[in-house]
Amino acid sequence: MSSISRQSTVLIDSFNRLHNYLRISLTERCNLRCQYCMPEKGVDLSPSSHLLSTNEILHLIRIFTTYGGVNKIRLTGGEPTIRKDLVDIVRGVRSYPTMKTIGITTNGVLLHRLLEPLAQAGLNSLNISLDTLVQQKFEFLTRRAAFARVLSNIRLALDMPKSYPLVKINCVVMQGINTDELNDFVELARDQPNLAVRFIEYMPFDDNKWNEKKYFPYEEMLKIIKQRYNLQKLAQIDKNDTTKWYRVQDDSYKGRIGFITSMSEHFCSTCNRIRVTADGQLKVCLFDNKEVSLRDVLRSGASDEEIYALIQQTLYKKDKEHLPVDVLHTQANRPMILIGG
Ligand SMILES: Nc1nc2c(ncn2[C@@H]2O[C@H](COP(=O)(O)OP(=O)(O)OP(=O)(O)O)[C@@H](O)[C@H]2O)c(=O)[nH]1
Ligand SMILES: C[S@@+](CC[C@H](N)C(=O)[O-])C[C@H]1O[C@@H](n2cnc3c(N)ncnc32)[C@H](O)[C@@H]1O
Ligand code: SF4
Ligand code: SF4
Repeated sequence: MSSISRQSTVLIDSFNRLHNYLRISLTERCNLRCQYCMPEKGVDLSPSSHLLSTNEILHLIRIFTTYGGVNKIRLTGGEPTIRKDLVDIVRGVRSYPTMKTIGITTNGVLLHRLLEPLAQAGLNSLNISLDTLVQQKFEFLTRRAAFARVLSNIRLALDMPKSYPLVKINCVVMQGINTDELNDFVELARDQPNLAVRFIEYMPFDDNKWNEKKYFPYEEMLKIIKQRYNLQKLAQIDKNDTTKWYRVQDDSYKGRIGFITSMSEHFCSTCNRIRVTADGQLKVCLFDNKEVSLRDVLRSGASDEEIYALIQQTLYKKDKEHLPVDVLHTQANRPMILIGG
């Protein structure tokens, strides 16, 4: 601990990884029920008094930003667009001159009402989750009927390239569910220079039906896609990117594709991410179930300096990397919906 200075204006862990990217979950609720994220019956929700208020969220953001040098914030959930103060929170984040990226990760269902106000408030990164291009499969996977709406909202977002220069589609790939659609997803970005499709390895969390038979690794995805397309691996643009990027070598292909290989080739050595859950728990790693309540210290009247010192101390205990997948799926963690991705 002695190596951490209370005055430090960057968040560094014991492996010298700089943490400038904060992911905040705004809600435990969602208007979909994705099988890989939550059980059908839903999850036990925290009482509303345990959830962070708008002011508390903005207060924590101020501490992370002004003391810790955070310059990228992603708002997630649950489904962040169901939170009524989403636009106000984005505007609050944008008020920091040092803030570079403000993003949301969303299922897209409510975006038609929000794309314009969010852009005006300063949102500049939009990731939309979509795991299938087949309506019935969407309804099976999400247990809700919203397929047409999500597709039309993706189109609306793509028509706003000035506000959203690169829309990313997040597609969780599961053996026997959507492995037959990989090339259809590649085609989705053919005419769209501002669209990137990212294929995500299925990760195990509590109550999410993960098993080895459904897990479909990156190399297997590549094999399928390479049967149809010539792919060129792109140099990493951002050293902390979670994604391995490729372009399709075909002059008519405008978009790009990527792979988030959390399980088969993790990217923990360049991790710059720290998380706060909707109930105010600091989570230094997606797969670490040890948590510290920032909500409780905030409500105890602690000073910003004290809260920042607690964040530094907790981050310093972050592990080097997550456990191997065969161990990970036996460990207790929150369901993904209560973490936020
Ligand atoms: N293992 C691991 N997976 C992550 C991490 N951050 C994001 N992911 C996963 O990557 C997928 C996409 O996450 P997003 O919410 O779109 O965030 P992102 O990949 O950081 O987005 P960009 O800022 O656009 O790069 C989700 O399945 C996340 O759970 C991480 O730190 N570790
Ligand atoms: C938990 S969701 C929250 C934000 C929003 N509701 C959405 O779906 O985009 C964040 C991201 O985590 C991804 N995700 C959820 N469960 C996952 C799992 N088991 N493995 C990999 N990614 C997962 C989702 O596909 C989504 O892209
Ligand atoms: S992945 Fe997103 S949309 Fe699907 S249930 Fe989880 S929080 Fe909701
Ligand atoms: S698993 Fe943990 S350490 Fe690895 S990249 Fe994700 S959050 Fe970072």
